[in-house]
Amino acid sequence: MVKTYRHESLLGFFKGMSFPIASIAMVNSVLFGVYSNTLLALTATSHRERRAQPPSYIHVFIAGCIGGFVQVYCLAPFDLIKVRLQNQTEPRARPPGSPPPRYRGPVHCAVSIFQEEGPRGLFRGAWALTLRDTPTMGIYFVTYEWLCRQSTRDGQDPSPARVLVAGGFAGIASWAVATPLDVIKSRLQMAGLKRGAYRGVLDCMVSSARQEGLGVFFRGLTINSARAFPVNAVTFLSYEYLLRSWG
Ligand SMILES: CN(C)C(=N)NCCC[C@H](N)C(=O)O
Repeated sequence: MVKTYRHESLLGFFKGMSFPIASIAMVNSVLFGVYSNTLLALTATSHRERRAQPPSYIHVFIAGCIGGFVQVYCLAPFDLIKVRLQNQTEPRARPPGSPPPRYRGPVHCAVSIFQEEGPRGLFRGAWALTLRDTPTMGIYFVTYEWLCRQSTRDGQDPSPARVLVAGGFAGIASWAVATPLDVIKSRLQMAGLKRGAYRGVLDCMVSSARQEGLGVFFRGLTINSARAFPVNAVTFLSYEYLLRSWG
């Protein structure tokens, strides 16, 4: 934090934010929409009846995995642009005559990737993202359901405070599982800039572990978990509230 502030001022913390904001609504509605509808298809119980007749954890897991798999293809280009912009450090005052930043903003970044790396370039790292998000989303929804059921009497809706706590811990559990593949995904996304850096997911895993040790797979876990609690608490509270008011 201190380094980012010194080097890039407060603005450094908000780098690459416009694209995640534009994409988060779409990505989350695909995720929660696919999850709810898959659960509906698997269990034939509507959301209203779901507390009285709770779905099995295996059904929750399968629906979460399918939701995670489908949302990857909406998330991939936005996530790539976020990673590229976040990794581009810009000093507070650029010395005169120094070259301009490679990407001038998210749209310029998207157009440059398209031109330099082709349309498939926009999906760089999508395979690692699929491996990261498919099982992770299953674990995410199972953790949430389990915590809600543990803390609420059978057949009753969890209170808003319980939804917040269960959502927050579901976020942390999912990041604990996802962080190793998150590290690999980000490295592959950046690797588009230096061609031929890695031959694929496995090669990236092996060479990262060889060069930096196994600790590399947990880089960013603390900060991701600190972020995940409030973000996912609010996400689940909104989801439950909207389903109850519209359902
Ligand atoms: C890759 N991971 C950890 C997950 N997909 N976890 C589920 C929570 C996602 C949520 N939008 C977040 O950003 O925390």
